[in-house]
Amino acid sequence: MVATSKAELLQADAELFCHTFAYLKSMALNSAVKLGIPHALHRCGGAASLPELLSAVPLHPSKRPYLGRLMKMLAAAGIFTAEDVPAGGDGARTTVFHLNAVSRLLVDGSSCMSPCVLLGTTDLFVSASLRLHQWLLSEEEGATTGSPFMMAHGGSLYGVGSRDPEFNALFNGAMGATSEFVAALAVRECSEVFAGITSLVDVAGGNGTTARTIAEAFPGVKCSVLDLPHVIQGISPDGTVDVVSGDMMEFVPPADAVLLKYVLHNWSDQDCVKILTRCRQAISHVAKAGKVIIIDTVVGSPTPQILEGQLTMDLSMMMLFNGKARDEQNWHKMFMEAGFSHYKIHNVLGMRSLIEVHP
Ligand SMILES: C[S@@+](CC[C@H](N)C(=O)[O-])C[C@H]1O[C@@H](n2cnc3c(N)ncnc32)[C@H](O)[C@@H]1O
Ligand SMILES: COc1cc(-c2oc3cc(O)cc(O)c3c(=O)c2O)cc(OC)c1OC
Repeated sequence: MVATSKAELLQADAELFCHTFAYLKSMALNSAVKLGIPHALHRCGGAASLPELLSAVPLHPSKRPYLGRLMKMLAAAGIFTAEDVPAGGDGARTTVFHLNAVSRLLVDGSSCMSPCVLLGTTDLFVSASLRLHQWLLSEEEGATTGSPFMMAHGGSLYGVGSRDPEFNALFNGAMGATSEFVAALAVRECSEVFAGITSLVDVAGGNGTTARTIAEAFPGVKCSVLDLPHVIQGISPDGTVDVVSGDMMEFVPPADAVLLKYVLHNWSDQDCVKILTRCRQAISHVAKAGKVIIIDTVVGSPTPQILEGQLTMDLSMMMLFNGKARDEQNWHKMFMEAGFSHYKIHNVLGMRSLIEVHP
């Protein structure tokens, strides 16, 4: 047995304490977004002392003494940056809180990820995560026990979305927010992937944000979105993209290219092969010139932070859908089973990758 020094033991104790209460970090972030703290800092020019911040966020007067503690914890977690500065000439000091690279993502700009934070920390997801052990102990897999989410809520996430307009809006808004961020990156970093395409269908394309970004970046590409009726109903037509209401398991409209962004990680390997086969049929009229474009996780990135992000995505897919984030070997096997001949992975989107798949 390896001996643990006193210093290591105390370090481990502090680490375990932080892991145990890590959900408080998520909930403090949730509160900061709901209170509008990132936007308040932005309005103050990107940084504010506590008194300045207190005059910019709507706390109950009796709760003003608590804000500093929330901000210090979020700064320790790396979500804001705390700077200790002199306050007057008497040696007194005060803390100034700054937006940093992480919290700038929560402020409106070209994209704002605050809706993702609110979705990820919603009570429907948190209560589902508390069922993880129960799901792992259970043998049965059916309509109500297929994932921890199903166990907690008696139906699939998309079933709940079709019955609960508030959750539907939260989910589609958050997916739209990641789309603004990811689609803008994809068209910038992988523009060659879209060259020569005249039509593209975004399968399970949510509220159409990605398709609109592609249509605006490549006006020669006629873009359409396929999704379930309750999602398509929420799209206001603006003439940029066509919308199609339907079930991708049954039919995918023909196009030169089919996009599957953050779709396959919701599904089992068997369902993915079925979806990919439908997509291959949809591009078959252009023979070898057609392609399927996938934006999804390819687990196995070089940095520890990105790998942790990918593995967190994997666990969240297990919790929500009994889905998974796949490594290259998993992807390769599914592509071959769905009748494709080759593929190319572009690792230029951080936690995600863009994969071109060819018949
Ligand atoms: C994780 S979201 C991704 C949405 C979008 N591609 C994006 O990246 O923002 C998965 C989408 O699959 C859609 N979906 C689920 N089952 C579907 C089906 N059978 N046919 C079509 N769309 C489906 C959902 O409504 C949802 O919009
Ligand atoms: C919460 O459920 C999902 C979240 C995401 C998702 O969430 C993010 C949250 C962030 O704070 C920053 C991010 O960059 C992201 C994402 O990139 C991101 O994708 C995605 C999901 O499925 C695609 C979620 O599950 C439904």
